[in-house]
Amino acid sequence: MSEVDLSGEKGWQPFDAPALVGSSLRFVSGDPEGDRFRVSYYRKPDSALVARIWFGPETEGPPEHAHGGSMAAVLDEVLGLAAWSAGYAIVVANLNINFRCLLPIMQVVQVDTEIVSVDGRKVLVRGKIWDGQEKVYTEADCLCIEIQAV
Ligand SMILES: CCCCC/C=C\C/C=C\C/C=C\C/C=C\CCCC(=O)SCCNC(=O)CCNC(=O)[C@H](O)C(C)(C)COP(=O)(O)OP(=O)(O)OC[C@H]1O[C@@H](n2cnc3c(N)ncnc32)[C@H](O)[C@@H]1OP(=O)(O)O
Repeated sequence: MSEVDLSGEKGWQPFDAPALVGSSLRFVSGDPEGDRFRVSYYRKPDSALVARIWFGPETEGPPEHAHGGSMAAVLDEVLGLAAWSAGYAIVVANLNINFRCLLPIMQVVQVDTEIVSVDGRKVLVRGKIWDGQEKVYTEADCLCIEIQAV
């Protein structure tokens, strides 16, 4: 597979978000040279977690477009890690996704995240997969619940 450019914007800091959880977290980010997903994580100047993600040929659902489950997996990981990056040790309890447009595979897209609220153990994270310009493919609200350290 040809080189994939996952570089970030000026002012973004590369950030190894999966390392917050540990080596178990491989489903989305565990095969950086593979044909499924390739991911790079960054923190924006306001510290929000952002990811650049390439959906490879193995994520195909509709011809030449990403399987909805592959987008759900990406949102589960990135929005969950947004909470971890903000200091909350969580699991995802509810992930509510709206698929807005078919997402072409074999291109790099962006996942933006925002911590919307924290209420006791409940951390609500909102995010979207988009082209980084204007086109939104998928939006999601992710309810995370803080767990005890294991
Ligand atoms: C540097 C060292 C790091 C070491 C790390 C070590 C370990 C890491 C461990 C785990 C890492 C996990 C994930 C990593 C992060 C991202 C990766 C991707 C994310 C995932 O892939 S992660 C897998 C999928 N995930 C699950 O497999 C969850 C299965 N599930 C459960 O494990 C329980 O279900 C749990 C814990 C969620 C809650 O159980 P619980 O008994 O602790 O708490 P309880 O039920 O009392 O809920 C408390 C309050 O949340 C409200 N609430 C709960 N669930 C709700 C729902 N669905 N909708 C609306 N409200 C809900 C209640 O209504 C109540 O609200 P209120 O307080 O207001 O009454």
